[in-house]
Amino acid sequence: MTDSIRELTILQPDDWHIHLRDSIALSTTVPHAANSFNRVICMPNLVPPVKNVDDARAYRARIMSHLETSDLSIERKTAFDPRMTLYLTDKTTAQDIEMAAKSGIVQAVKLYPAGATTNSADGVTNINACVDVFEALEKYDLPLLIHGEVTQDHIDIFDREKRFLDEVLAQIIVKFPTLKIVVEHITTSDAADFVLAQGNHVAATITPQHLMFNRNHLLVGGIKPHFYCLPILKRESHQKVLLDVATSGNPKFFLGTDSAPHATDKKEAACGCAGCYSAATALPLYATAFDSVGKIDKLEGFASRFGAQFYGMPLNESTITLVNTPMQVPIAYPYFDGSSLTPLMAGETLPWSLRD
Ligand SMILES: NC(=O)N[C@@H](CC(=O)O)C(=O)O
Ligand SMILES: [Zn+2]
Ligand SMILES: [Zn+2]
Repeated sequence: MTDSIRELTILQPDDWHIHLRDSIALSTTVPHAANSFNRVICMPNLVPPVKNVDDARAYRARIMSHLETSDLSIERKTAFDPRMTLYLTDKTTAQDIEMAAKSGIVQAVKLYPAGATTNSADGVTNINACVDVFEALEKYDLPLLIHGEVTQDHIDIFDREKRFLDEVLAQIIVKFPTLKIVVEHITTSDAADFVLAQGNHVAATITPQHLMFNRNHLLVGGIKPHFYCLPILKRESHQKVLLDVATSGNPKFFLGTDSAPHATDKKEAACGCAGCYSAATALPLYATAFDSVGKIDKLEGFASRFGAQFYGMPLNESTITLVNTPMQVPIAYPYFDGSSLTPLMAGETLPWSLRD
């Protein structure tokens, strides 16, 4: 690729980690996601969570009804395919997993250590008690998606990911050697190394914010709540390694935006919510990150091939074109009940945009 290249056409991307939320929020999040992505893996941390096949089926129907009433083109409406996940709790049984695997609607199961992140209160309190569930996942070849952070009060927030990998995930992998695992939204060089050291059944998603920013962006010159997400942004050396692995062409690392909407007033607060909203601008964000290290040619693998390969799905056939024409990220989107939704990099200019 040279500087003269002004356009990049790639296979239509998929988002392997997104929060669309529920009810009226879907009228904002679904069109944003469906404008860029075909398959999206919908996180189950609703209140109450998506715990079984019936919940998943009903949630998917709500998403689809907001797709139908959106202004998207018929092509985008037809192509958008939300894939469901189940939220593991202390009560999930091997039978729930068997039903999920046979349902044809559940693509994966999500492990939130209780208390680790937004809406994780119903998550797993004792991972050692999940043996039957992990066995069933392995048996039915259903991937386990993990928010990989320990939650003990005394463990420093910047160490929580590494401690989880070393103390919890390493053991799960030894006990369940063929279980497909995605370490979601990795934030450290330790996580990148960990994933690289495992077999091909262990992969990771990486968000735009963890490729573009580090904790200085969050904390220097005043606290910036719209950079606050979990796992929290780490130091710059970690950011650099994440950018290295994302742009390396290694299929273990693929796109998962972790787009996680919270109304602006819930983030700009004394106790602000964790999550960055990127659904509408994810591809220009990733293109900017990849281009910053001269690796825009590696975007297609990361965004459109490796995730599908990991999940055993066909590649998309349609394409999308990015142009290096600057765009301004909106200051905010209207959200529900008169609230607003502030996206990642609100009001800033990105060098890449989507061609209409
Ligand atoms: N990433 C976040 O900071 N927040 C996510 C939850 C999650 O993915 O951990 C959310 O649902 O808001
Ligand atoms: Zn998470
Ligand atoms: Zn998430």
